[in-house]
Amino acid sequence: MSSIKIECVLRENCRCGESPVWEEASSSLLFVDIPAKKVCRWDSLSKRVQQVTLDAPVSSVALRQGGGYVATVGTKFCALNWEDHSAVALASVDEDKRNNRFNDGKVDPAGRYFAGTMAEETAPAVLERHQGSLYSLFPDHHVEKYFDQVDISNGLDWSLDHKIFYYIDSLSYSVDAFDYDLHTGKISNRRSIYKLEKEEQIPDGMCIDVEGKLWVACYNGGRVIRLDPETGKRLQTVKLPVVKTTSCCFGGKDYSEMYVTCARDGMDPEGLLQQPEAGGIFKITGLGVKGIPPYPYVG
Ligand SMILES: O=C(O)[C@H](O)[C@@H](O)[C@H](O)[C@H](O)CO
Ligand SMILES: [Zn+2]
Repeated sequence: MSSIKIECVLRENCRCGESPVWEEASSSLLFVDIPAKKVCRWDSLSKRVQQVTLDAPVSSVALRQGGGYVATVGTKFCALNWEDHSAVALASVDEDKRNNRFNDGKVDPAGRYFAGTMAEETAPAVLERHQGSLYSLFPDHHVEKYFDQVDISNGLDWSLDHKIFYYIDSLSYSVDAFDYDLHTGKISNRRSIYKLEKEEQIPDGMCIDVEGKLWVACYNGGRVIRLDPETGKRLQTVKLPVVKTTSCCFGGKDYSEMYVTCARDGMDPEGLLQQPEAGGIFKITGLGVKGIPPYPYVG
């Protein structure tokens, strides 16, 4: 058995850290702090953090082919220039829903940027329900809408053969799967592959490993869980010293490390005293399984 080690590598005090993405070219971890409107880049070699502050909540970030990044900012898909800190809108969604914002997003294996929306929360997981939708930004910058009636659009990833799309609407307490057509970007045949147990709390961000198993960060559950999407069984639980774990990705050498983001918002003063690393970036080593590189947006 491998021995698992969990370490807070960056005490960033994120209000809501999210969307960890490994950038191999710079040995860095990108992530966002949604309500702080920040995109951060932590250099794992120098241990330094750079950040870009935007004018609206930024809920996800992704690599862009040819350099720079893309991010979901407010209800816009944006191109992000790290050098001059500018964000240029590529497309806008939910223009009739003034209280909405994007939430989690990720690029598919063909280079489309998928992201879903939600109503703004009045407190964590407290919001007007059924206001969100799932979208994707194609390489030519047109947007397709998949479905609406979403509560909190969250974790997403694709199977290793690109034939299944995995998706989490947090308040359904379910991890769902769809058949995926990589060629057209169409999804069909929604089904649940795992229902969270009570102590696992709220499913949030998610990533896949090289064995095709899913890792789901459990908000308020202080853990990541590893699921077998074929059997619907939970294979492993890894507990963290913070309760509001929001998302996870693989990174580091050969994608052998897992990085986990978490939140401080919604914690009371006592909780913050007990969990001073809340809002930091955690690194898990010794899992014995690797991840895959993130796909870049090709537009
Ligand atoms: O990070 C997200 O996905 C949401 O924006 C957060 O607000 C929380 O995770 C959510 O409250 C828990 O369901
Ligand atoms: Zn999330």
